[in-house]
Amino acid sequence: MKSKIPTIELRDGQKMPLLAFGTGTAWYKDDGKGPFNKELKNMLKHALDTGIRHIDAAEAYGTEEEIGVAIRESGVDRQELFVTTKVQQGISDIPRAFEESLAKLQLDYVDLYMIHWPYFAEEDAELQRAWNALEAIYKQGRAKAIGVANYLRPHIEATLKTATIVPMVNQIEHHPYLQRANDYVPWLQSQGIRMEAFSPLTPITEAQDGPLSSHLMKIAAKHNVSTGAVLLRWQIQKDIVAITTTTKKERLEDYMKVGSFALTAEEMKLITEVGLTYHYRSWGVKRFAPDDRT
Ligand SMILES: NC(=O)c1ccc[n+]([C@@H]2O[C@H](COP(=O)([O-])OP(=O)(O)OC[C@H]3O[C@@H](n4cnc5c(N)ncnc54)[C@H](O)[C@@H]3O)[C@@H](O)[C@H]2O)c1
Ligand SMILES: OCCc1c[nH]c2ccccc12
Repeated sequence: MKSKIPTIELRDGQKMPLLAFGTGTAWYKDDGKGPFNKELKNMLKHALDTGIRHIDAAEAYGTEEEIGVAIRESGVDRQELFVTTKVQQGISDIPRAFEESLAKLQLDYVDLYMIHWPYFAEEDAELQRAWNALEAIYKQGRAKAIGVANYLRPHIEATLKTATIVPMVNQIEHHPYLQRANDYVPWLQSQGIRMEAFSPLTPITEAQDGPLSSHLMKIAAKHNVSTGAVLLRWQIQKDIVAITTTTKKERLEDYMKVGSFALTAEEMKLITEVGLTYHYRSWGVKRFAPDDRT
């Protein structure tokens, strides 16, 4: 039986699946350009077959065309899908970048459109102008939700000064070894901004020598799942979307188990507390962030 992935509601009631298949790391093309990747298209079709309904894309990854073909060939109903893409290279002409993304995706709307990165802006007015362009797309109904990625609190606060719509989602690196500055996650929640976690598996990939390793193995053995599934489930139980990826079909089936087990309150607390004793960041914005944990 296929496991069902839980969803959370965005501010306007739209349902967002709490597990997403990413097409950045492991798949992106240099400069967002390169030949059609049949392996990615086949993997996406397999992911859709396995029950994945949330796909994370970006103009910068150069993977939108493969996603479009995979969706079409899969036969999955568009309404069942949650497709995200992001603007980066096209930031100075967002309406045009958006049209190009939609054309590559072969879609007439996306579920979530995001600004990929705030560091294009030299002054607040540039963040505000970009957000204003996303609001226009949302108001036309061509993006069902709009959000940001890699934004720190000051970027959001600058955006909010002129916004008529508060960003619905912020996609940031988040895992037990990067739980962000103390007040950041509660502040996002207080604004009604949903969180998406990228690089959720860092404690078993780049930071596998950290203090959680033995705990994760014990918890995984108890639930008869992998340590990766435990880390994804930890996010989901915090109402945070876990964006992961793989090039291996068998891993995907394992990730899908997040829909069929639950961590106990003690296990959640243990992962959180042991995680807080160690710090690791995969995607350095160190040169921009005053504190590496922000
Ligand atoms: N917005 C951003 O700036 C940003 C940045 C990074 C990633 N992302 C998005 O998030 C997605 C996922 O990012 P990620 O790849 O960092 O996430 P992740 O932490 O889930 O890592 C996934 C990688 O871990 C590997 N893996 C899984 N289980 C493993 C195991 N047991 N041992 C060793 N390796 C294992 C997988 O094969 C895969 O390559 C990207 O594809 C992209 O869509 C966004
Ligand atoms: O989303 C991951 C960070 C990122 C921003 N721009 C990119 C281009 C290619 C690969 C990753 C990225």
